[in-house]
Amino acid sequence: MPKTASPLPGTAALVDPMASLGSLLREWLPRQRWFAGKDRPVTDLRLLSMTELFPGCLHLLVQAEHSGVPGGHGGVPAPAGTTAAPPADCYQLLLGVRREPAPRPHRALIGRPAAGPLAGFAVYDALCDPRSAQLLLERLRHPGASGPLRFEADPAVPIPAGLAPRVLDAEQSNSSIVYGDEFILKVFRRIQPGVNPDLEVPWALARQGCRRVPAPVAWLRTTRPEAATLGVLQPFLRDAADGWTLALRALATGDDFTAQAHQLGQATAEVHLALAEAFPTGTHREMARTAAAMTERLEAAAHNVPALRPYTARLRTAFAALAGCDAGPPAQRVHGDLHLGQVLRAGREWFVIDFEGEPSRPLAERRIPESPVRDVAGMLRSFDYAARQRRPWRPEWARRCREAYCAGYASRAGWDPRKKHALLRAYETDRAVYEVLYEARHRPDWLAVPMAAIERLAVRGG
Ligand SMILES: Nc1ncnc2c1ncn2[C@@H]1O[C@H](COP(=O)(O)OP(=O)(O)O)[C@@H](O)[C@H]1O
Ligand SMILES: O=P(O)(O)O[C@H]1O[C@H](CO)[C@@H](O[C@H]2O[C@H](CO)[C@@H](O)[C@H](O)[C@H]2O)[C@H](O)[C@H]1O
Repeated sequence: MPKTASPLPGTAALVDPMASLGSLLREWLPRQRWFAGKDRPVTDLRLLSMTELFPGCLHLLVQAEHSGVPGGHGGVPAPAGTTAAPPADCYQLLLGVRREPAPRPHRALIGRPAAGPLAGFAVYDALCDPRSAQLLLERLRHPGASGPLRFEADPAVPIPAGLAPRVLDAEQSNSSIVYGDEFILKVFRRIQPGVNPDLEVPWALARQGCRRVPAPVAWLRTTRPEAATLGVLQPFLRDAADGWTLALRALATGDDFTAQAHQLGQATAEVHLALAEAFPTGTHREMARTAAAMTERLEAAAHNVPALRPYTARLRTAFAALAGCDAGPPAQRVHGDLHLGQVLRAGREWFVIDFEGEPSRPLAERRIPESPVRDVAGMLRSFDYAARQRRPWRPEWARRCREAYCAGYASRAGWDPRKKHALLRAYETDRAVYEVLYEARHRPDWLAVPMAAIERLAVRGG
């Protein structure tokens, strides 16, 4: 193992690292995009586990506690029939610790503790540091254990040594590092117990022969304090552009996007067919439970975002209609957070990534079979989002893309989402409610985008 530039206190000396790091991290964590508890001050950070990954790099799982408010779900109560919320949110941190020089890029610096065993050291986000990122890949190339951490890999896929790392600086729910344009490592930030769907689903789909989803190549997990997935390495799709970028480009140039939208509908249906093969499908009983969960989500969101309140009574009717309507295709495993940013176009093909589902939902809930209409609705909402990025907004552009997407979907799935009006309305409403909460919490400047949909869905019903 390479040596660091300056001597560090070994982990044995870090009997109470939070004495050094507690106040720094309490300031730094809420500023990170992936931090889920932005609307609730962090009152305490509890160390759940600490492992020295290599000299100068500490792996931490910390629990963020918020005064008086139960944690988990980003403040949204768990819907009926799902696993109860964990007591607080757990985050994964990889911290670099060195005396001098300060790390580059400078934005990686978290601070210099004033007291405790790390007083005077520079503490930084190790994922932004190329050297630490390289060492992390080395650990994945050589499966094994470090304390409670397990590094595992698909033996069939060789990972070359020495791939140069580059951190993605996209606004993300997690943190990703690209290695030599060959692989991409997603390091989950908010950790929930169990196998992360972003490992579970692509792995199962790869076994199914589905080529629309990059297959996991290596992964990192922990065994303590509870078993959980911490990161996944997968092939990097070179020269790929995400659907959001492509849609905005088409809107700016006035190019037609319906052919791409049609193919995207086909790709979505292909992934759904593979998911229905790879995972158990459900009965319509789950649909009734879904309707109840949607109503609860609406109420929780309205509690948090006052702008929703004038619409709640009318929005509820969309969910009530779901319970009695034609349930449509069987409930099945779905993507759960499908939007234009989750699809990549490489060559002339669409690929689907990020099967984590909506980050604020508990993992157990994200695994429950649901109508595939959930994903269709997510993508339809995304065309609306894109069309609203320009002024004057382009409802006709969104309408044509939505039509083309549904037609493409129908051509592969064998059923047409446009003919499931009540289902589509309920799922679009649920998605817009989620987006209102998401934007209020993460990007208040964007709140008007889903609020416009809320108004449309409440007043015109679709
Ligand atoms: N296999 C891949 N090939 C190329 N780029 C990828 C790949 N997976 C992810 N990306 C890029 O990384 C970004 C973030 O990935 P994503 O899985 O959506 O992370 P998050 O959950 O943090 O939002 C994507 O928008 C995409 O630009
Ligand atoms: O970070 P994730 O990609 O897992 O998803 C979260 O962030 C998305 C924004 O980056 C958010 O998507 C919303 O904004 C998109 C435009 O930026 C738009 O295309 C989507 O339709 C809209 O839902 C997503 O909801 C959230 O889970």
